[in-house]
Amino acid sequence: MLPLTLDGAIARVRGKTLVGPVDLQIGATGLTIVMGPNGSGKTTLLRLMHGLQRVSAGRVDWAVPDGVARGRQAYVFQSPIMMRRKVVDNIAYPLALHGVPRRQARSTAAEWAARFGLGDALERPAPYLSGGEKQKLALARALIRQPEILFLDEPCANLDGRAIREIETILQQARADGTRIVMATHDMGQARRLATDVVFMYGGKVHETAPAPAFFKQPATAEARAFINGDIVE
Ligand SMILES: Nc1ncnc2c1ncn2[C@@H]1O[C@H](COP(=O)(O)OP(=O)(O)OP(=O)(O)O)[C@@H](O)[C@H]1O
Repeated sequence: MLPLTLDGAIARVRGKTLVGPVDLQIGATGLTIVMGPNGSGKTTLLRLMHGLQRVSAGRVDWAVPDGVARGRQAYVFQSPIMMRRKVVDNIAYPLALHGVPRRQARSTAAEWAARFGLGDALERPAPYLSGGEKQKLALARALIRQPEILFLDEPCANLDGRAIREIETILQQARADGTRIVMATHDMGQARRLATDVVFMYGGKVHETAPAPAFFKQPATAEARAFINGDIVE
């Protein structure tokens, strides 16, 4: 289904342009980190790519028909949405939705939970999990159908170091298993650890794109340089 191609893509809400026009291609492999100051449009860009935000002008095209692409991608929100049910049922939900019989869905969900360190929490009500556990649940639920591409919006915001490390390990493993990852993060250290390439957003536009080593070593724009240095970028 890749590359994903954005061609003059604009997201407008009530006449106000939030993002765009954006020309961008997400190639078949790698882990793309979307960075940029608050309000620069990272979330809106991810939502545009995943189809949660309507394209007001221009195009967002997969290499396969939209209907096919829709079933092969997943999205993890900053604050994951939990159903008021057991952990195992939350993780099994995408399988149940696609017609997998309940017993089989629950047994596959239990395997994924164990892999993500939630093996002891299967029968607990999901809303009572810690922040890190909730995010791992969200990742298991997103990955259980082995999507070709996974979008994540600040999945480690407000988590402690241990949870961040666990989640980064899960993401590296997903990538090794063939899932393309596109993720927004504020965490510069995390971006350096994970990114193969960077999309730097500024003022609702893609201001700079580069392979990660080049971006961190020698950003092309003053805004990206300031951002990397930890200066305030307005
Ligand atoms: N539904 C909406 N209606 C109006 N304005 C919106 C809407 N969603 C986002 N915005 C505005 O669009 C701009 C881009 O927001 P977006 O959330 O995409 O940025 P961001 O880079 O993800 O920010 P943050 O890092 O703070 O999450 C912001 O100015 C925001 O206030």
